Amino acid sequence: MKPVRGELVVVPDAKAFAEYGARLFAEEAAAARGRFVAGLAGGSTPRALYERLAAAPWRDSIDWTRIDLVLGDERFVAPDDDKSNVRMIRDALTAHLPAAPRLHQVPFDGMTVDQAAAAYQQDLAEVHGAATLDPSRPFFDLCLLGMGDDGHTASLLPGQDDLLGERQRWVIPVTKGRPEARVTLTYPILESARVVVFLVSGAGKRDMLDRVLSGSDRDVPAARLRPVGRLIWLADRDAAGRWAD
Ligand SMILES: O=C1O[C@H](COP(=O)(O)O)[C@@H](O)[C@H](O)[C@H]1O
Repeated sequence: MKPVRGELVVVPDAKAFAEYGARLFAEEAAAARGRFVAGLAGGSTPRALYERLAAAPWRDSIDWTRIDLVLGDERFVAPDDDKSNVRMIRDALTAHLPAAPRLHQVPFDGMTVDQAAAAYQQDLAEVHGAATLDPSRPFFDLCLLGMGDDGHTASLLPGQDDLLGERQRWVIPVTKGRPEARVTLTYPILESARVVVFLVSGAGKRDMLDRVLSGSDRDVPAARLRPVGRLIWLADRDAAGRWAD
């Protein structure tokens, strides 16, 4: 079966999932000339992939000094908090690399969530060398995104139409719908990508992935993303369900 949009890659299990994702990242980075801007998902799904990327051979095949790592969203908590996405990324990936990439994270200390979102947007405009997006020169070379059981991606949450409809700002605060405030990238910048890979793993995501791949629920935040480049759904068998056949 083919998804309504994008390409579907189904791998047998969690180990193959991490291996496929790490290889894809390493190959895309090696193919790029000059800087390579990668978006990173938070949450639990990508952790094993990041750990795999931080180990041989992938770790050593990448010139990390050419890489900008950009978090797709963050919980507005201290960077050493258990809930922090950047903490997970440091623990799983960047702490183990032979050279430091530029890791762009949402500032926290002494800021309101609105100020943090604005400051992060300014940082990303500097990464891009421009404050506007041009489809012929995408922001991301590769953007890894997760999908929650409820279909959210980054911190674009279902039912929050004012945030889901944001087309001007690249970064916005999210102050409803979760116990802690969040900061998230918006559709325009997430869609400005040569390659977007949704990482979907585990039986808990099966129903939502089925709705997205079959096009039966176009209001799901993950289903609304329209990248300018390739769109890949990477799923393990547990998540893929009937799509694995
Ligand atoms: O809250 C978040 O959830 C999504 C999905 O996370 P997962 O734990 O179900 O993999 C994640 O992509 C996002 O970065 C995170 O902040």
